[in-house]
Amino acid sequence: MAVQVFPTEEAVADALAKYTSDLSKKFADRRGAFTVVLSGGYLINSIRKLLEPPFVDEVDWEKWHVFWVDERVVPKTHSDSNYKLAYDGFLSKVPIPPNHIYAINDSLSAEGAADDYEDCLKQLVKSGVLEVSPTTGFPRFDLMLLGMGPDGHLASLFPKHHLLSENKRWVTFIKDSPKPPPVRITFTFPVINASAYIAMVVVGTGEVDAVSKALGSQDSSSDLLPVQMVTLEDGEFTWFTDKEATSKLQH
Ligand SMILES: O=C1O[C@H](COP(=O)(O)O)[C@@H](O)[C@H](O)[C@H]1O
Repeated sequence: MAVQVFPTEEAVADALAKYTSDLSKKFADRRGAFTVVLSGGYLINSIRKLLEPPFVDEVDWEKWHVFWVDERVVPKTHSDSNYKLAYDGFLSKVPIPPNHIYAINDSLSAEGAADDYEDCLKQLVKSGVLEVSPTTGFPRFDLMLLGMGPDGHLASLFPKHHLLSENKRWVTFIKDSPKPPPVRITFTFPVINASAYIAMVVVGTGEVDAVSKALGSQDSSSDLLPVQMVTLEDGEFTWFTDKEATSKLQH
């Protein structure tokens, strides 16, 4: 695990744009596709520099395939929708082919939407867009761009929730999310852990306690925050943080 601490949020956004652009080139050159997973929340603001030169002109947007690590089971037009957040703030401003943007089917129940999203991933494995982990058989995304909540949750995997131990499904659902809205679908840990690269982006003062616990303490396994339960099989996990977010850490 690597931890990068930048002086400001602006510097985090600059570094994240370069990191994402470099990985986009690497995967587009290597296999003609770049599979990118987004979260909701502040993350979408953190990737804003990709919309500016030089990145907006250098990135081969046609090669991007975009997914969500979690989604709220609401219409795509709803203000709680992670798709809407990403579309309004980012996706509508870059030429990613619309059929490479894999949004939840918002006409289904939570159970149906999770099944449907998992089926969609399985089709993409068959067609070669999505790779799979040779050791576990779970889908292996090229890059996950993730945020963390103040309670240490990532995706819709919340502290002490039974979904933390889901180890068969690729995509599952939750109906009692402690953070509203309660009904969501989410990738499971085996999918997150199969990733090639994860950028965990945490800036500002909202998550200082969780950052301090995640990066500064040596908890027993029963006390781990969800973010501490990420154990990549064969990948790189990098924290992109600023001074504010790490202000409670002893250096
Ligand atoms: O509910 C969610 O929260 C997390 C963290 O969001 P933030 O607002 O604290 O940045 C987000 O990563 C997840 O996708 C979202 O559904």
